[in-house]
Parts: sequence; C-alpha cells; structure tokens
Amino acid sequence: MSLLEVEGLTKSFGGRRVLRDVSFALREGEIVGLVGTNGAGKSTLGDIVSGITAPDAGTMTLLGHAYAPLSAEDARHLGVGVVEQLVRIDAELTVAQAVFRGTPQAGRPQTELREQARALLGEVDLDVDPDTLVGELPHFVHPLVETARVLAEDTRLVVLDEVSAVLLPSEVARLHAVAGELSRQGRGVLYISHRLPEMLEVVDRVLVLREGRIALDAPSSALDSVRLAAETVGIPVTLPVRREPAAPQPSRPDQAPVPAPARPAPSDEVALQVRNLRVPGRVEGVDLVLRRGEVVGLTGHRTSGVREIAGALSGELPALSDEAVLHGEPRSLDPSAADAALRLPAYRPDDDAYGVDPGETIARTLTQEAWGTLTDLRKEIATLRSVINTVHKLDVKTMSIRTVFGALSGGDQHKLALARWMASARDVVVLHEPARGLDVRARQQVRQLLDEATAHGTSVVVVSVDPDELADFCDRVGIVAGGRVARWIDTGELAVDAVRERIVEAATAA
Ligand SMILES: Nc1ncnc2c1ncn2[C@@H]1O[C@H](COP(=O)(O)OP(=O)(O)OP(=O)(O)O)[C@@H](O)[C@H]1O
Repeated sequence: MSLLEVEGLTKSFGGRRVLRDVSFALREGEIVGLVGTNGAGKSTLGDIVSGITAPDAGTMTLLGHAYAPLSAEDARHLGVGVVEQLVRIDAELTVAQAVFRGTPQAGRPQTELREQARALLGEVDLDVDPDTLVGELPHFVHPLVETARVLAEDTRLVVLDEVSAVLLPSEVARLHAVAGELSRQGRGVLYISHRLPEMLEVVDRVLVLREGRIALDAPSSALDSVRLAAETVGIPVTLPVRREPAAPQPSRPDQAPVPAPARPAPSDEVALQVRNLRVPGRVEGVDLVLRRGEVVGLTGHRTSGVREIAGALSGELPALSDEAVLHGEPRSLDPSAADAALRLPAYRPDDDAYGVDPGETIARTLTQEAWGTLTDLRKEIATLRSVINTVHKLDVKTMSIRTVFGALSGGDQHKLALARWMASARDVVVLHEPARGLDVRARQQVRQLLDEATAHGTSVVVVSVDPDELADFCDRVGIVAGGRVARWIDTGELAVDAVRERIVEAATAA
C-alpha cells in the first residue's frame, strides 16, 4: 500500500519556480533516494513532506488520508519525521531530553528517560551517555541524536536530509542499518544525499529531481553511480530493465559528467615538513611532508587523532614536534610562539554560516567591500563582473547577485563560501570537507578551484570523512589510527573507484 502519495506539488520562492508539478508515491517499507544538483529543490520537497514548508499547490495523502501538515510538529503528530544535517539541538538539554523532546514523554524525570534513551541511542549505535549535555557533543552527532528521536516516536515516514554528508563510512553503515530496520518495520524513508555510491547501497528506488520535476524514477538495481550522476546533471542515459550481474555495462564516456583531468604533478620543493608531531594523549609521532602544489588527504575515525593533527597544524591545539619547517623557515607548533607559530589557515564548512552574514547579498559576500565607498566606476564594474563570473562559473542557482546569501541552497552557499576563502588562500592551507553537500558537478568545480590554487603553488591538507572526495582531490591519503598515520595511499596511478575502495577498506580496518 502507498504510504505517501504526492500529486502535483508546486513551490516558488520569489520569482524562482523550484518545484513544478512533482508527483510520486512511496510504499510502506520502502527506502527511496532523492537526488539532484545543488539548488534542485530536494530540501524544499523534503521540507514540504515534513511540514516545514507549505506547497503553493498540490496534494499529499498519508496511508490513504489527506495529509497537509501545518508545521513540522503537526507532521510529527501525523507520523512524518525529519532529520536534517544542520540540525542544532538546544545545548542546555541532556541527550535523553533531546531524544524525547516534543514527544509525550518530554518533561518526565531524567531517571525515567535515561534507560529508554540509552536503548534508542543503541539502535543508532551511538555510544553517548544520556546524561551528557548536548552542548558537549560534536555537531556531527546531532543528526544521530535526532535519528534516535525519530525512533522514539511512532513515525511512519522519515525524511533523512543529507544526514550522511558528515558521516564516516562506518557511521553511514550504521545509518543504513537504521534505515533498513525502519523499512523492515514497514516504515518509509525518503533519503536525500549527494553521496551516490553509498546511497545506492541502501535505497530501493531513486527519484531524480531536475528543473523542478521528477526526471527519473527508477529502481536502484537498474542504476550505478556513474549513470545516476549523469541523470542528476541532465545528460540522458537509457536504463536497462535490470542490471546484468555478470557483465556490468561499461559507462560510455559521453554519458558521464566529464572527469576532471589529472592535476599536474606537484613540484619536488618541500613546502611544509613536520617531524614527530605530538598532541599529548591524542597524536603520537606523525611525520608529514607536503610538497609545493600537493594535495594531501587525512581521514580516520573520530577518535583516531585526525582532527587533532589538523588542529595542531592550524594552531588550534597546542602541540609539539621535533621539527617544523615552512618553506625553509623553522616554525613552532606552539600557537603562542608569536611570529614563529605555524598556524596554517583552515577552512571549515560547518563553521556557523561559513563566517558569512546570511543576510548579506551574494555580491557583498564575494567582494567583501562596502558598496558606496567605491568611487572608481571602472573598478566597480570589474568587481561586479568578477562576482557575476564566479556565480556563473560555480553554477549558483540564483536570479540575482543581490539575493541574500542565506536564501541560497546549502550546496550553493558552501561553494561560494569556499570560493571566497580560496581566493585569498596562499601557501599551505587546511581544508575540512571541501565537497561536503556538493553535487557531482559542484565537486568538479571545487576540484578546479583546488587545481587553480595548486597550480599557483598552494599546498593543501584535506581533512575529510568522504572517501570519494579524498580519492578525487588528493595526491596522497593518510589513514590515521591510534594517533598515527597508519597507512599512506598514493592515488596517482589508480582509478578513482579503486582509490575509494582502498580508503574505505583501510579506514574500516584501522
Ligand atoms: N526560504 C527560501 N527563500 C528563498 N529561496 C529559497 C528558500 N528556500 C530555498 N530556496 C531556493 O530554492 C532552491 C532550492 O533549494 P533547496 O535547498 O531545496 O535545494 P537542494 O536541492 O536541497 O540543494 P542542496 O543540494 O544544495 O542542499 C534554491 O535555489 C534556493 O535558493
């Protein structure tokens, strides 16, 4: 039986029509993937289904009854829950209170909630004490707490909006186990993601949203990630009725988004050398050599020490080393060492609003100049041209450069913030999750930003949970475990898929 039926949904923001006549059905026990480019309208559709946004037109039914939620709370009462990647739970609550907030049990004493919360956290495989304050948890844990909350309610349908974007492969596997369990219980899942290979492992069916419409509705068994990427960006492919298990069809190069060409090899000149890097209790004896123009990736479990290595390089954590040399100049890993401190600039997409005022226009965000102070018309025209070029080059979906930054889709915000940051990136920099939440084409655009920077001699340390991002962007990838780099994977001679597999294998074993 259909759990959810959506008929003719339409939604516009300002003059931009985001959804046009969207119709689909989701059956009980079905896990349906929703993909599309940045700004395609996936979150908008997820928000309508989960009551956060009202459609302009169209109807929905839930288990055969008319369904038109007035708010997210209303939707939850009617049986539809949502987990958003950027959910921020009140820092003052305990984890147990967070799990039960908005449910009939909310307000019960902590002693009563604790054991039930522990069981639910166990279901999402989250080893967190229910008495911990939410403010003490890293942000990536919030969506998992939120998933436990969905389990606490009698939710018939769960919308997972890019929850996997910030998760390690092992954590994604847990999320998939939860989705599988929901499906076995006859509940439905609408799974929004840009991480296509992983998504295809769990969903039964995939909807591709393109130009506001459902451009493809196909069983996952008929797709692979290359075909799905092509469908996402709108290059038509003919789908076989089912996948041939013995002989997978080779993808024709003209069907796939064009892969970025190989980056020129980094120079032999050493940009940064650190010997025996230590962060007491977390990192032990890491040696790092970064050549000029090289992109080196680091990944590992949450407790592996990978974040601490990055924190030591960017001067956020006090650290020790036997030697640290930046372009031949001795440096100190002690952040308080005045002029000699290493303190590499670091970009983090999960910094609140990327350090950008969400109410500021795209134009001002990119120019970082107060308008009205420019007196030279030619300079003003050149500045605006460069803003328009960036918006075009990065394919940002907006009708005007005067649109406020906060109204852009998550992926478009991230692309612009990264472009702004990279414009002033020099020398050696640390990038955390540079492709987080980006569609297949946007990833190539970020790769291009990196290529341009490295061609000018910038060297980059990429810290990431995403094996595809690491395989695609980096010359070498270090798998961190137990406070050390357990293994280096050279990406140069291997196809991206093979590198991805090695990273997943090594990171899972470490
Ligand atoms: N509240 C809003 N006000 C104005 N425009 C909005 C609003 N919410 C969404 N939009 C616009 O609607 C379009 C679709 O946004 P949406 O967030 O649904 O895209 P998405 O497919 O989820 O993208 P991403 O993959 O980048 O998260 C974007 O162009 C965005 O700018």
